[in-house]
Amino acid sequence: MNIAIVGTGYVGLVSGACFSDMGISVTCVDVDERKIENLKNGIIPIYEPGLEEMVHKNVKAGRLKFSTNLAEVLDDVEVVFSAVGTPPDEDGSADLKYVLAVAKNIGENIKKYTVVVTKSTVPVGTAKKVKATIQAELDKRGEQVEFDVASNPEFLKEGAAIKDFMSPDRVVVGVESDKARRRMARLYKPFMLVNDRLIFTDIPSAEMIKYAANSMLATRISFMNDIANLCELVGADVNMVRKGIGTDTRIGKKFLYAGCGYGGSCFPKDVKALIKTAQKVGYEMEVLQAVESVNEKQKSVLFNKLMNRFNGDIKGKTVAMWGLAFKPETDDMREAPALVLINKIIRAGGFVRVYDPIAMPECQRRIGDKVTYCKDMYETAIDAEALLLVTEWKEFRMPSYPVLAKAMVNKVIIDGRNIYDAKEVAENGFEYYKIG
Ligand SMILES: NC(=O)c1ccc[n+]([C@@H]2O[C@H](COP(=O)([O-])OP(=O)(O)OC[C@H]3O[C@@H](n4cnc5c(N)ncnc54)[C@H](O)[C@@H]3O)[C@@H](O)[C@H]2O)c1
Ligand SMILES: O=c1ccn([C@@H]2O[C@H](COP(=O)(O)OP(=O)(O)O[C@H]3O[C@H](CO)[C@@H](O)[C@H](O)[C@H]3O)[C@@H](O)[C@H]2O)c(=O)[nH]1
Repeated sequence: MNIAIVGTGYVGLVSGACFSDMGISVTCVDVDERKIENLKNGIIPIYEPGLEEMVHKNVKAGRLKFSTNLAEVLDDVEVVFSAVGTPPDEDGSADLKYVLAVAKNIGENIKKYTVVVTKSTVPVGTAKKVKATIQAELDKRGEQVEFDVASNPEFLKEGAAIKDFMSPDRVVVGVESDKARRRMARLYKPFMLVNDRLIFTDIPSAEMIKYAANSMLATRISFMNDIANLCELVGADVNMVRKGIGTDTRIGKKFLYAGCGYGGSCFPKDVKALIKTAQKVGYEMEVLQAVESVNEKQKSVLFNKLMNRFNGDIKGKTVAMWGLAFKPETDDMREAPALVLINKIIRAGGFVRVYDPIAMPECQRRIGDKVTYCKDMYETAIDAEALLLVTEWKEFRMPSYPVLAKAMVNKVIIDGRNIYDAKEVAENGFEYYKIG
């Protein structure tokens, strides 16, 4: 089968690599000419474990191609995925301008039956708008071409994107015709050989499933952050509480980690967008409003702990920071808690020395030289009065305490992801503060 994927962001590129790895012929299309030129030259714009190798392998095999011209590609494909960005509008709603621009382009150019699938995260009702946009262009052309729209939200996590795509918990496809359903079932067949996890729904339900899933996960995190903050006040330990509740199979162990707030390109934006969707139809998502406000507060928790430790004054003090990306195994800093923290420390008169294995160039692109970028984790500790752990990269898990102790002015560790053993840190002569 031949398919096109429009948008070569995280989702477009990972989908393109994985579909082509399953023997499907894929053309990835983007309006960004430099990105496409780079991809043609083997340069991958994002860091994602395993992605570069997979792209190179499938390009070499002739199954994965790149183009800036969707019109040229359309004649040869049976399915077109739209995986362009859906950033938040000023009011938090999803901005559909890229999705509808793709629909317009398709309407201007399709000549034969095609299934047009939205993979981007879009509010309920978007497929209808996509359909109307394509139809309006066909009407302008005065031509009749049969097409179907479908919704196939993507559930991959950054840092584990290839594994998530290749062995998904489920694939959700919203369709409104049998013909589209059969075509999508054929496309996903190679992924379903071991376990059939293809769920067909109507289109509005598929669109809602994506927001409901992300909102549920964000809710678990904010709930645990709330519990963590309460644990501190009443003398309980959130790590023990997590284990105690996570072993209840009705609750489950995943996504119960308290920390310094959720970030990334999805949870913050999708929670906001679902709240907006509800408001537009006169409904208040009260739980999600609380989820969002707990998360906003949580992004300041490390800063508050730092200020408390230094009696409200960090003027002129140097702080070491480990981790910048919103989570490990990615260079993505969209909505990263580290950005909030850096700004607060600088505003309070402190200096920040940072290290992240991958995300430092991205951080520099965003905030320039407001902080000192260090060549390794120990260099950040030089003259530091406190060390803040913000992103739980594996290489931070077993630090050499003697090396840290020698470099730091004060032996203070504030752990935003609860990765250290309090006893071990104390035995090494450090003061230790964690979340909850
Ligand atoms: N990042 C993730 O982990 C993830 C996971 C699941 C779902 N999603 C959703 O998938 C969608 C895409 O996310 P992303 O992070 O990959 O996006 P992104 O913003 O990183 O990339 C979008 C790409 O689309 C391109 N584009 C914009 N308009 C175009 C057009 N008219 N024609 C061709 N290309 C165009 C841009 O140049 C860009 O390269 C969003 O709706 C997001 O919410 C993201
Ligand atoms: O127990 C946890 C789990 C995660 N996080 C934080 O939550 C954020 C998001 O993490 P994660 O979900 O692993 O990363 P994303 O790549 O943003 O993936 C989410 O968003 C994607 C885009 O919609 C979806 O496809 C995925 O299913 C969904 O997990 C990060 O800041 C994590 O540090 C916690 O604080 N505690």
